Order: sequence, then C-alpha cells, then structure tokens
Amino acid sequence: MPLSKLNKEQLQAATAPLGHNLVIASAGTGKTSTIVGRIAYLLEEGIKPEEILLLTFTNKAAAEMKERVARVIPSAKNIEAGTFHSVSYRWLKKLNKNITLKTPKDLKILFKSIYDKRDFSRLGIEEKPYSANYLFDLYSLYLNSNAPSFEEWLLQKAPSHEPYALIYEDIFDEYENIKKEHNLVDFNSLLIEMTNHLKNGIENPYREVLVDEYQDTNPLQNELIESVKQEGLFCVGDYDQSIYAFNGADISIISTFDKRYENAKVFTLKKNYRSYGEILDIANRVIKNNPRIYPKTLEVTRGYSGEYPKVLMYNDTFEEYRDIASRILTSTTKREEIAILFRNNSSADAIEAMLREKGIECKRKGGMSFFDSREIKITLDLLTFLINPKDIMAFIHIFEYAKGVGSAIAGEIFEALMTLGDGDAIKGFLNPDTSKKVFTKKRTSYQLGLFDDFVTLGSVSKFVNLGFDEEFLANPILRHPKLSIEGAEFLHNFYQFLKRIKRFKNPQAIFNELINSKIFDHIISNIAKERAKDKNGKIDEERYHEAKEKIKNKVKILGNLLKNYSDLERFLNAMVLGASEMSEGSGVNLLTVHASKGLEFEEVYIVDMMEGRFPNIKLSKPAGGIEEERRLFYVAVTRAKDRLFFALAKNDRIKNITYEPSRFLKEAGYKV
Ligand SMILES: Nc1ncnc2c1ncn2[C@@H]1O[C@H](COP(=O)(O)OP(=O)(O)OP(=O)(O)O)[C@@H](O)[C@H]1O
Repeated sequence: MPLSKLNKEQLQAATAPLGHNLVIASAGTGKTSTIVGRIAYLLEEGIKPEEILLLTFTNKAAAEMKERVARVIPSAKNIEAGTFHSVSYRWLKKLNKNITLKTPKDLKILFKSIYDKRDFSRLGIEEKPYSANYLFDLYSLYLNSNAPSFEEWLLQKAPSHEPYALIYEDIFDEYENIKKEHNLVDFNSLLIEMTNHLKNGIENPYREVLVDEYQDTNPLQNELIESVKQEGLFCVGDYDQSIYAFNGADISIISTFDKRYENAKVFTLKKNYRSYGEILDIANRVIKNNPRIYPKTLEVTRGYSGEYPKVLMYNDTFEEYRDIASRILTSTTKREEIAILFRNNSSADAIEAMLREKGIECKRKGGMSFFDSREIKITLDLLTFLINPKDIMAFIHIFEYAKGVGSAIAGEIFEALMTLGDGDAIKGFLNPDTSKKVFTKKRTSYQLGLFDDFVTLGSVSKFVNLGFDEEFLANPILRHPKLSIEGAEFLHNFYQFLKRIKRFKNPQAIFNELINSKIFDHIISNIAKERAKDKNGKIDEERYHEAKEKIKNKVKILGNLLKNYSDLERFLNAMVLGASEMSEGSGVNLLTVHASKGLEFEEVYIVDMMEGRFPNIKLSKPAGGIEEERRLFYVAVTRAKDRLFFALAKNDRIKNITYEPSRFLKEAGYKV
C-alpha cells in the first residue's frame, strides 16, 4: 500500500486535511513516495480521481506516479496529470479542437517567411535592417517589456532603425494574423490562454491540485495554479534545488507560501534514503552558505561508507575527460548507473568523444541530438502536414528540400493551395477549385517594403515534358512566376505522395507509406549528401550510403515510438511536448546538472569544478547569481547514491585559459 510504506514525516504530510499544504523536502527524502501516498489518501477519503490534478516537471514523472498509485487503486489512472503545458493543452483541446502547438523554432520559420516577402534594399537606406532571426527575438523581448508601442520601444533602443519601424510592425501584424487564423499556439500562450479561461469562470472539477518541484514554478504557472480555485493545494519542493531562474522560475513563490495562504501548513522531510553520509555532508556544508528559507536538514539513514568523495585534479581538460573515461572503463558499476554531470553544455561533446574512443556507450538527455536532427524534424513535419493541411510552417519546412523554393515562395504557394482547396492545402493539391484566382497582385506599399511581384503569371510550358500527371499539370500553383523546374518536380512528388496516402488512416500504415515514398527518399538523400561532403564540396559515395543508412535507422526509432499510439495527432503533440524528456541510446549518462534533476545514480562524476565553469556566474548572472550556482552544485552532489568524484583541470588547451579550483570545493572543506 502506498501509505504503509511511508515513514512518519512522509505520512503526516500525505494525510494532511485538505487545505494549503507545503512539503519542504530535502534531496532524496522521498518526494515521489509522498505524492503517491497523498493521491492514495485522497482516493481513500472518497475524492474522485477526476477531482485530482497533478502537475509535474516532466510527463514521465506524472505517468510514473499515476502508475504507482494505480497498482493499488486502479481508478487512479483517471486523474489528470502532466506538465503545466500538457495539461493546459488537453484542457484547451477540449474547449477548442483546432489548436496546433508550435515550438518557438517553428514559429521563427513562419516569421521568416513573412519577413522575406519584404524588400528592404529598395528603400535605399544605409543602415542595414535586422535579420529575421534577430527581429523575431526582439519582438519577443518587446512583448515581455510591457511597452505601449513597438515603435516607441525601438526608438529608445535603436533610433537608427526608425525608417524600418513601420515595416517591422507590419511584419508583426501579419505574423499575429496568421497565427490566429491557423490557431497556432506556442508554449507560453498555452498557459496564458488557460489561465484566462479559468479566471473568466470556466468550470473545473478539481478539489485538490498537487504540484511537484514547486521551487521551479514561474509566475505564469503560479497564476494558473491560483486560478483553479481548489479546496486543496498540495505543493512539494526543495528551495535548495531551485535551478531554473534563467527560465523565469521564481524562488519567492515557494518562500512566501505560508504568507500568501492563510492557515498554510508547512511539513518537512528530512530523512535521506539515497546517499551515504559522506556525500550528504558535502551537500550540507556547501548549501548552508545560502540563505535558509524554511528550516530543514538532511538526515543520513544509509550510514557512512567509509569512502570520502575524491577530488581528481588534472593539467588540462583533455586529460581530465580521458582519465574519467579510463576510470569508467574499469569500474564495476553498471554503465546505466554511472552519470557524468557538467554545468556547461559545451563540455559534453569532448566528453562524449573520449568515451566513444574507449568504446563506452553513452546517452545524452535533452533531445538535442535526436529531435533537433533534420531527419526527425522533417518526418514530424510531413506527418504534421498530413493531419493538419492548414499548417503553413510544416509546409515551409518540407519545401526547404525543394531546390529553388525559398521560404517566401513556399509561403505563397501554400496560400495559393489554401485558396484552391477552400482552406485545405491538401485539397488544393488533389482537387483544386481552378475557378479561383491565385498569385494575383497583392498589397503593394513602398513604405512597407512590399512590391508588386505577381503582375504576370508564369507559364507551365516548361513543365510539360517532365512526365507529370495530367491532372497535376492543370493545377494553378504551377503558374507561380518564380517556380523552378526542380521546385515543380518536388511539388509533383509531393502531389503523388498525397494522392497515395489518402487511402490510409492507421498511423503505422501512414508512417510506412511515408518512409517508402519517393519524396521521403529525395529528402533523406539530400540530407545524406550534405553529411557526406568532403572539404571541397565533393560527395564521398561511401560516406553518403553510411549517412543514409544512419538516417533510416534514426527514423525507425520514431516509428517504434509511434507504435504506442493509435492516433497520429496525439503522437505528434506528445513529441512536441515531450521532446526535452527523451534520451537516446544506452550506457553512461551524460547530463547537464539541470537535466539531472530528480534522478539518482550509484556513481557520479561532476566535471570541470573550476571557477568560471562551475560556478559559471556569467550564465547565471541575469537571474539567480552565485546562490543559484550553489543550488546547482547541491543538486549535482545529491544525485549520487554510493560514489562521488569531483574532477577539475588547471588549463583548457583549446581555449587557452588557466583555471582556479571551484570555490564550492573549498566550501566543501577540500584543501585545493
Ligand atoms: N519511506 C521510505 N523508506 C525507504 N526508502 C524510501 C522511502 N521514501 C523514499 N525512499 C527512497 O529514497 C530514494 C529517493 O526518493 P525520491 O526519488 O522520491 O526522492 P526526492 O525527494 O524526489 O529526491 P530529489 O529531490 O533529490 O530528486 C528513492 O530511491 C526512494 O525509493
């Protein structure tokens, strides 16, 4: 039974009456077990599963907790659980079926396609305009600044850009309109929209909201929690593990809990079940240099191992990483139970290379390698377009692989397809309404950088001998004045693919059709060629075939994930929401300290323990400063169960930097 396994302090918290309860839990003291126990308690008390909302930092954590309760109380699988984003997404989906979730990267592509329609050069102004990327970031900064108008805000920041202000604003307007028209939603607006609905009195069934990792809540999330207006709020967190200030997490949310809620109860969990005493002593000694918000300590339950965590010192970082790899090679600990933790992402590649050199398998969390790879992105885009033929970004992404079709032309072809298909771009391909006019002269405005491009339509005569289907040859999209032969061929391949796929409904069947299609082969050949180019730009045949094989294997991983889903849309959204939780491969864990949150390993190496690297004040200065760095150190140390090593180097040969040992080692009592 979940409750019978709890110790006294955990049980007290888990069985607290409905109200405002905060559980301050030190590292490794069983937060998960306490939440699991709490859910079991609520269900036993007669609260219905639908009346419980569990908010966690990752969807994986939510699923695990639900599963643990469900083993004893099967109805627990009906409680609503997940990250703030996925829960809001599901709510909004229930209210409005047409939401398409987009990552900031995707939205940047859309933004660029709008930007590229403007011709700044014809204005003849000496000052260069901002790039699309820069302008996108600037726009987001402006939105967060609460300034009344963009023009005023820009004039203060960069007066020399005044002549472009109108054009920039026009780009923003068009961008916002398209987002609205296609129901595109980014991560932040998910939370904002949901909070607004809740504030406007939309009904919600929740009697208790449970929040895990409460120390990393940001003001937007907090507003959402407060808008649910529940009887019970059960928050679990550790202020010493608040490490997401750079992402907007606000430690004062946890520290003012007992002041914001009348009759709030604060419980503390002290007994650490994870680590040996020597490891906890180091964590305690360092963290006590930070302000203590609520009283708390870490009590050792596993006793002392008799082995004090070692400091490994090297001349340079190469030597450091190589020696760690050698140690791991001879370690008897299971590879999955070993973690190398680093403060700076930039350390990861060199460490990975050293491990691979010694034939040690390793995996990196955070999705950088898997979900950011071009082959995975394009596969997801192709599937996205199939289920949402209104998705302009997926379309533009796909056409990045068509020679001679830039994002502006792709955007225009997409608009034409939407017109021809009455708001459905696939219909625009397969059954166009040819009575509709496309590529007609649009807005022309010298001041806004828009010039009349579509005065004359292109002729299709250059495409007649390419073996296109008759039906397709009659499609007005081929009359785009700037469409190249390669571009038209790509469109034709795409058309044929859409025609074929029309018959399939089953996600697995669609996926198989996709990866065996001509268009897909064209795309992955393209990617493989890029990867097989030598220094002179020539393609190495052997490397090309190898690269293509690797791409196919990677895409197969995605196919395996898809097997768990009977609905393609759910699968795609899970991929957007959960990308950062995925890790690829097996073996030794290579993790940033941030990504190691909540995990535990038998053997841990914390590398680059040098001033400037860890702590890295430059990284944390805008938000959390040295206290945040110290919390990161605390998180890193408390991941270790049995053995812990600190590694540091005196020099970085490549960057030509000399380092001093980290102040945290000194605070821990080491004479370095
Ligand atoms: N009452 C208990 N008796 C024995 N072991 C326990 C008990 N509660 C938790 N544990 C064990 O302690 C370890 C740490 O638990 P958990 O991962 O929930 O800690 P946590 O508080 O979330 O840690 P952190 O904040 O550092 O990630 C786990 O291995 C868990 O199985």
